[in-house]
Amino acid sequence: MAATARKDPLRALISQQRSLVTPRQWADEDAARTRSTLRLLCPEPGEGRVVALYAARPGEPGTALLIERLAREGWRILLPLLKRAPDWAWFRDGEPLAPGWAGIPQPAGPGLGADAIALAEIVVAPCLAVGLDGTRLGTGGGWYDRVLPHRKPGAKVLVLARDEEVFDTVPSEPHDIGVDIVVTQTTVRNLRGS
Ligand SMILES: Nc1nc2c(c(=O)[nH]1)N(C=O)[C@@H](CNc1ccc(C(=O)N[C@@H](CCC(=O)O)C(=O)O)cc1)CN2
Ligand SMILES: Nc1ncnc2c1ncn2[C@@H]1O[C@H](COP(=O)(O)OP(=O)(O)OP(=O)(O)O)[C@@H](O)[C@H]1O
Repeated sequence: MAATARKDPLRALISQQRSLVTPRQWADEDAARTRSTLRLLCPEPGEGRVVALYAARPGEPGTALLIERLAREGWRILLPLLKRAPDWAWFRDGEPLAPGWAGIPQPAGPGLGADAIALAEIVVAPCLAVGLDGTRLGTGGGWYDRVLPHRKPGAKVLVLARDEEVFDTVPSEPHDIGVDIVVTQTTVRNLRGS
């Protein structure tokens, strides 16, 4: 079966698994992933450094705590702005994110353009599943496939996932962009020799 046809059943399986995770379990796992990600990103002060994150909605590996802690460490945080074309806006501390399209929390803007991702030294992307060979299965809009080519040369792509969502490989197509680091609730893995 073609990779594109194999993606949807895996998306459905992971969504089903995620729907069974209790709020308590999400909170524990999110705290663990946040700790590991902060350890990776914050050996030095973050002042002025830029990270592109996603604003998680309920039922995805959470980022609220990570956003709060990185902002406190002085990082500047880019978040997706969901408009007709992919866009980014700065997270502004103290300014609440408002649920937008598909319930995804969004910053108020202004939009900085799709290529603002080039300001980031690391991109934390959402995924439904990830392969240890660097393959990534997203929600299916192709949003990150469109923006990741604009990232700074050498900028790492990190995904937050649940242990159950890590496989040897996941179905991928030529446009899919590889992952460098996988953070789950129990492990941090550097892939692709990075
Ligand atoms: N929190 C978060 N932000 C993100 C993503 C994401 O997966 N999660 N994206 C990752 O690329 C981009 C947005 N792409 C998305 C693509 C599809 C759906 C989605 O849930 N689609 C539903 C239909 C929703 C509706 O029409 O209201 C679906 O396919 O069932 C969500 C986000 C950028 N920001
Ligand atoms: N660079 C691109 N430009 C235009 N369309 C693209 C690009 N990359 C992917 N697409 C299209 O987007 C659709 C979804 O792709 P795919 O299934 O790989 O999404 P995904 O990686 O799971 O989602 P996301 O990147 O949003 O997390 C496909 O129809 C694909 O052809």
